[in-house]
Amino acid sequence: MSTSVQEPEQFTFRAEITQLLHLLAHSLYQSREIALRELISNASDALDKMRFVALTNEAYRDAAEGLKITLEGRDDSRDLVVRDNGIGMTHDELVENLGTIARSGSLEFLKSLGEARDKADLSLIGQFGVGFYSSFMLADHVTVRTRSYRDDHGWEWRSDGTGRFEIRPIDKQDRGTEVILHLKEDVKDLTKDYRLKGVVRTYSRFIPHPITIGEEVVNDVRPIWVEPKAQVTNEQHAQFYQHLAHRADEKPLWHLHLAVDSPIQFRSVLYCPRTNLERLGFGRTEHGLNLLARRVLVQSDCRELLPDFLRFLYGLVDSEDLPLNVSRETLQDNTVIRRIRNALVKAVFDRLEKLATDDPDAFRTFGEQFGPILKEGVIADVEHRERIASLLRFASSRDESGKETTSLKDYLSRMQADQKAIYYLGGPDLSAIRKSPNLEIFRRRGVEVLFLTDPIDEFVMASLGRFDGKDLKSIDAADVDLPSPKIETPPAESGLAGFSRVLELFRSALGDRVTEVRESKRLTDAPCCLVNAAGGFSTQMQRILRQANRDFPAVGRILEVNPDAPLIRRLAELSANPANDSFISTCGLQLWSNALALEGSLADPEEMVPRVQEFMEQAAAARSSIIQ
Ligand SMILES: Nc1ncnc2c1ncn2[C@@H]1O[C@H](COP(=O)(O)OP(=O)(O)OP(=O)(O)O)[C@@H](O)[C@H]1O
Repeated sequence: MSTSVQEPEQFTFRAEITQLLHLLAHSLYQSREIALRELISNASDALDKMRFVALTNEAYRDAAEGLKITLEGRDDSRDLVVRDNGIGMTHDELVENLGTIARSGSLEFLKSLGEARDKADLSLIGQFGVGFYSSFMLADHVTVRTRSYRDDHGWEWRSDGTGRFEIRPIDKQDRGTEVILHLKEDVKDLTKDYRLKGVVRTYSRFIPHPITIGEEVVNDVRPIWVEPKAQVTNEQHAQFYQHLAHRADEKPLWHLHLAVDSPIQFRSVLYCPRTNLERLGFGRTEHGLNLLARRVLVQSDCRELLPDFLRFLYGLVDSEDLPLNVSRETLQDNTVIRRIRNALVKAVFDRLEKLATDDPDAFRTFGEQFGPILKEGVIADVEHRERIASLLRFASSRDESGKETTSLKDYLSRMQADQKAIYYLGGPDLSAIRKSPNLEIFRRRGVEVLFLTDPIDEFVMASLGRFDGKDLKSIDAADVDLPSPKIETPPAESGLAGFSRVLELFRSALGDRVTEVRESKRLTDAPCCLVNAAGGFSTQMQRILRQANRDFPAVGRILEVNPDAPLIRRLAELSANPANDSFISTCGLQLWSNALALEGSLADPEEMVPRVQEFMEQAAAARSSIIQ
């Protein structure tokens, strides 16, 4: 059948794709040849899919042989061809895949580039499922000639990347796809074999199918995960990681190479990136691991292989114990997958614990980047909660500058013999936490308190509840169980004449602003502090909940008053004369405002301004006798 005489059909790209193409076409990004990596990677995927069809469908059995990618530069026409004999595309697949299907990825990519688009790092493009379009960084127009393994003729797609593309039927003898880039003048040397070899060596060395240039196979087809661990160099791992993660020039932060024989046989390589894209506002990481059965890719982006809190890892799993025809549905309750997943999780935990001791700098970077995802894990993943928690690091009163952090295990090892709980205090930042009067008694008695500055930490502690058999307790809780004193403090002079009168006056002045006013057993210097009812939310948790929902109801607090503080002693003396009642009551109100201000939760500061003014006037009046 001769099909080439037909009029081509005209199509318009989706709006976000047109936008993306415009950006790519004008990009001055230095490593524009990464576009070739994307095309080679697409060709490799098409070969994987073909091999899978061949191995699972008798009718296509022969197609498993001779799968390859060919790169061909044509000097005279300035064309560069990336050819594969993979699965190919039908008419509808071509229209959808290369132009009309919605790609949330391209929008996300554009958003992630923000304002500074001209100087943007475009090397991340592959992660957004918009790899093919990067061709327009190199080419002023692109032709795709393809024939699906299910069709008896082919289709040609053409575009100059300015908003429209056209498709027409063509005669094409062989199965597969040919992407022809008509190169821009300034990259025309990419038609040269030596340049192409350089690109393959840099970006596509680990493609598991032969890549030929002329007669020569230029890549390293032998899969590294089946090699003995000791024989694979860090450099090889770095290159394989770059291939999997589409991250040019980046070395993984750490890697894991596993060979497991029982109860399930599998091999795996896992890589941890150096940066967490989720923290940069790129949306939730959705990639998974590649799942292979006897070296054949059965599923890319398989999310069942790792729990959610390890979703940032790249890698693959290759097992002899899996059938080729394992489908997405059966993966979910597949025992083999479950066992592999358990083994992977355990190996990752072991690896991270080793990293913490062997390479503290790398472990710190890991915590900074992926700590937030692990913390989500403590909250959501009951099964792994405690083991994840043991990887977290917190600032603590042991080094109040916050430079040296501690794990929960190390905290436990330093705990005093009779200490009942692991203590923590949350706050907006370290300096606010350090000022809290609640810390006084802990400092004085040498009991370590964890300082939590990340809002999610409060949820982490609440979800965890206990660690290694010890309760986790916020020290601003009314019922916090203080360890017995190391240094004998003089018995509180609770019997102090007038102290109970002061409490009484405070109580009536504060009304329902607090649920209780009582003597404090925890304060040594400050006159008072606020604590939370037993079993209630910590102060920091209340602040977070209020930020999330302004209607969050006010929680009753308890004002604790220190009978030993000089100011309180003086007020107790003054209380002997009822003429001082009003002054003492105003002091009560002001002390309450001060306590709120110290913890950063004073809702209406204007309420206390007239009071402070009045105090200043009284103080000024009292000084009038010393004018001379
Ligand atoms: N050589 C090819 N053979 C068959 N199908 C292809 C080929 N190249 C692209 N496609 C199809 O076009 C789709 C879009 O390709 P594109 O590179 O834009 O994104 P992707 O491959 O899905 O994502 P990523 O680039 O992140 O891997 C592919 O998913 C695939 O279905």
